[in-house]
Amino acid sequence: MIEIDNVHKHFGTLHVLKGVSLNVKKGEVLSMIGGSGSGKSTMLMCINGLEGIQKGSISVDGIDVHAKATDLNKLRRRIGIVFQQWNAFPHLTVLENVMLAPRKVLGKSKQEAEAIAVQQLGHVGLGEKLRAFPSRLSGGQQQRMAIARALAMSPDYMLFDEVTSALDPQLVGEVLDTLRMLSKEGMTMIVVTHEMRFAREVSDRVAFFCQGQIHELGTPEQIFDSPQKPETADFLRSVL
Ligand SMILES: Nc1ncnc2c1ncn2[C@@H]1O[C@H](COP(=O)(O)OP(=O)(O)OP(=O)(O)O)[C@@H](O)[C@H]1O
Repeated sequence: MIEIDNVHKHFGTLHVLKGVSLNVKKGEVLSMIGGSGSGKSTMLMCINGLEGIQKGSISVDGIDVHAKATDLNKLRRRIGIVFQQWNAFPHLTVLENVMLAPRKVLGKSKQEAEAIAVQQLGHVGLGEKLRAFPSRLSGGQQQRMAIARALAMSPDYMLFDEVTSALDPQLVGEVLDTLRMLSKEGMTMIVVTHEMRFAREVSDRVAFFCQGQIHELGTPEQIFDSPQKPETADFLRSVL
């Protein structure tokens, strides 16, 4: 379980997260939606300790992410993160790129790392592209490679930060289908997204961020069909 309790985050004088509290249970898919600059991506960075916080706490399965004693590298192995874009190593094949993390971070043998990478690339539908170089992949395939790379660490949690935002519209579907598949398999996921249809169809709960706070949190039906706050309704009117 991910437990976020009254988190405040500042960038210098900019108060970006203003008391965010949220629990995400094992197997749950939570989408974070909201306007640009509302703090969604920053929240994700704080969850896996890429960013520090100034107040409050975040724990993952009881481990305090920001405690001095916490081994962040160890914790991060359990929390996969996929960004809008991932710059793969251009001189390595798709297979070699995905093998890197299990080989270097988990210390697997070459054979083991290759077996993991082959399995995860097959999982995301890239079984035919093992020997290709990243530059020969479409944007959607590159994102699926990034997902395979994260999955190769056998994470317990996956965080997705606008993974379809840089894609041409015709490539968005294949990446969202991969996320759908993971959710059906029971992966615990937090998904920052501008894809409202995805948020509605796949999420167990949706958190609407507004000015650094969770303004409204509920099931997709509650958020999309009967938002309780005018800010939520205004935002949804502007994007739907
Ligand atoms: N490393 C940083 N240093 C300074 N300010 C930052 C940094 N990262 C984010 N910010 C600021 O924090 C605020 C929240 O940004 P964040 O990226 O979390 O918003 P967001 O809700 O994810 O927006 P978007 O949907 O546009 O990605 C913005 O004002 C942004 O400029």
